[in-house]
Amino acid sequence: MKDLHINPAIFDSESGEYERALAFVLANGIESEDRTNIGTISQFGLRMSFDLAKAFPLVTTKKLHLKSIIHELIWMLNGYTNVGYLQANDVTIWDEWASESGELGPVYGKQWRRWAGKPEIHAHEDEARENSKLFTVEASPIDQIANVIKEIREFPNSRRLVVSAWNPADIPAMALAPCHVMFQFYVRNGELSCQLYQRSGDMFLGIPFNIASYALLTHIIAFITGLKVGKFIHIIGDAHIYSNHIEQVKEQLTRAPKAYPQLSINRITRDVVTDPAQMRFEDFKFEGYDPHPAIKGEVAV
Ligand SMILES: Nc1nc(=O)c2c([nH]1)NC[C@@H]1CN(c3ccc(C(=O)N[C@@H](CCC(=O)O)C(=O)O)cc3)CN21
Ligand SMILES: O=c1ccn([C@H]2C[C@H](O)[C@@H](COP(=O)(O)O)O2)c(=O)[nH]1
Repeated sequence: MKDLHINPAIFDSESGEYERALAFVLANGIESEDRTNIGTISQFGLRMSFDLAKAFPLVTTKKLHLKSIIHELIWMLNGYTNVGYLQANDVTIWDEWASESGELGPVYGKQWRRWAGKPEIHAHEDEARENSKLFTVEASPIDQIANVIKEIREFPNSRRLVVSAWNPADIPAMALAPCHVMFQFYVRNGELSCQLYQRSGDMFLGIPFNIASYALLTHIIAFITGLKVGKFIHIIGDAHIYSNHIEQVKEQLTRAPKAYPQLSINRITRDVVTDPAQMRFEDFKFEGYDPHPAIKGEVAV
């Protein structure tokens, strides 16, 4: 691309990991048709790594709407799948996919907190004969978030600290198949790291949100389990830039990354919060976020 001017500071900036990935897709992306009919340029198999112990990876080359990111995460952690909570907090990022009643189907919140368990058949011998019902089928839901917290506490070296949103039986009922599909925690030296597998990533709009969201999730789980934060590693399958975001991306890449902000979680005592759903918007304090101005882009539906 002849007209490509990438700010050289991007290549050696500690806070330029996202911008390097963005520049890579811009320079090497393969033109592709896609489900939305917008068209993309795409690369497969991207990896970014962020050192959460140093700073909070909130992209600085355009201003991000932090409020949407924090509320979306609280919404998922509460197991919600209806945009009602988001709309009540002026967050509109899921509106395009919601039904008239605001439903999205069994998306992240449901899979994280209430994955449908394996049905168990119970025979009720005496009672059942009386009301002519011989069996009942019960499926207790699986709370993957509570389970992973318990596992981190009891077996921090476990290699099974995994949460999955990819539930093939439920995908047909979801408004959108999960994009951030599976994450795994890793504990060493009192530090909690997280690695995410994202099957599909909208590099301009979605990915800056996803990075911040998982960095925040790692902070929350570390806070609750009494650990420090380590790294966030982000793996993306189909990493794409939509054709109607190319100009915005070029503009963004002329900018020099600035230092990332710091996050502190304000709670008098950690013991108050035992479930991440109890975290409130006001608990998070970001200091030193001084981004370049926002850049608008249309979301592909
Ligand atoms: N094409 C596409 N890209 C996505 O990133 C995406 C989807 N679809 N569908 C589901 C969710 C919704 N997400 C979204 C949707 C919109 C914005 C967005 O418009 N962001 C603007 C404004 C943010 C705001 O109003 O809070 C931005 O400038 O970042 C971001 C993420 C992420 N996901
Ligand atoms: O958290 C999210 C959610 C969605 N996206 C993007 C990735 C794609 O551009 C679309 C989803 O379309 P599919 O055809 O289902 O892949 O949404 C994201 O980047 N982050």
